[in-house]
Amino acid sequence: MATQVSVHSLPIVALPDPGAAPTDDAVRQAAQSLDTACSETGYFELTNHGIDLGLIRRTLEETAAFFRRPAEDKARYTAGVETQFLGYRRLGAEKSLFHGGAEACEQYRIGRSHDRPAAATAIDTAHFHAPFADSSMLFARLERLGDQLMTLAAIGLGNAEDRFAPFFESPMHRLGLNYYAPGSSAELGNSMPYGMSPHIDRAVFTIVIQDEPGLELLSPNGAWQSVPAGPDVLVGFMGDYLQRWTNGRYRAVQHRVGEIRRDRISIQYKHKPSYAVVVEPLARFLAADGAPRYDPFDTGTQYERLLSTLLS
Ligand SMILES: O=C(O)CCC(=O)C(=O)O
Ligand SMILES: [Fe+2]
Repeated sequence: MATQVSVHSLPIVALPDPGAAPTDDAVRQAAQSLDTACSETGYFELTNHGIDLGLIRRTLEETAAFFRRPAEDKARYTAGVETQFLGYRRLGAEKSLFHGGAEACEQYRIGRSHDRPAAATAIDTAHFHAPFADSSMLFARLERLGDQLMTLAAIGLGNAEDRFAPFFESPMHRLGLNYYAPGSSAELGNSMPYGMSPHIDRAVFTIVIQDEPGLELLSPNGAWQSVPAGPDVLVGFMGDYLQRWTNGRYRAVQHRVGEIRRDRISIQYKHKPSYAVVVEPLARFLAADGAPRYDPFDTGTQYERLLSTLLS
């Protein structure tokens, strides 16, 4: 198993100003650097994103305040299949497929609900978003940034800029807010000290902001790379779905959170298609023999089944 952790600078994707025409140099350069990063490493740092640092700081504070609440209060927001997995996941709620223990953090998810099949119980998203006013504003900004990245990805892949739009008519983007405390892994009796064990996200891509270091990305040469921390650092990496659509041209990035020595909060924005989109290699990325390297994956019931087995 690769254990070495090193800090390098990440490939930079400098975003063009919003409203720039697709023919602008800044757009073509951003599309090009995104394409190179996604095919070579799968990860990058985003600059010139225009997101207010104060909003990120307030989100981190709001998140810390929520996790400081008493357990019985947090339990009012418990996430499960009946909440479409929005809300709170207590310490130990998420199993690890990697070591058989549980992920050593508390988590919260905000996002839209879906109504297919006609939900037996309507989800009160206002209830789940109420403790997270600033986070919800940041979420809206990250959704716009995610859309911008999707457009750049389509251009970088040589497609029309709206190539992916049909998959995002009613997107199920998620904002994840995680809290890690020293000693949680031992408290859970885990056999490995990870804050979160290695995995690939079921998302198109993920953008992470962390107040303390901890996130580690698996580089193509098999070394784990830790990434810079701070409210001003936005790290992006590929998830399963863009790897699947591009039949492996883009590299989904395994990532993990190392052993926690100081309280740590992470914000993860996961860019996701609509409910029940079947993600499968697109015809133009198939090899000459037409063989897909990945099976289709359904972001509806198949994804829900997966989450149900992970959350106890
Ligand atoms: O906390 C982090 O930095 C990463 C968390 C993560 O990988 C996830 O929630 O999928
Ligand atoms: Fe992840």
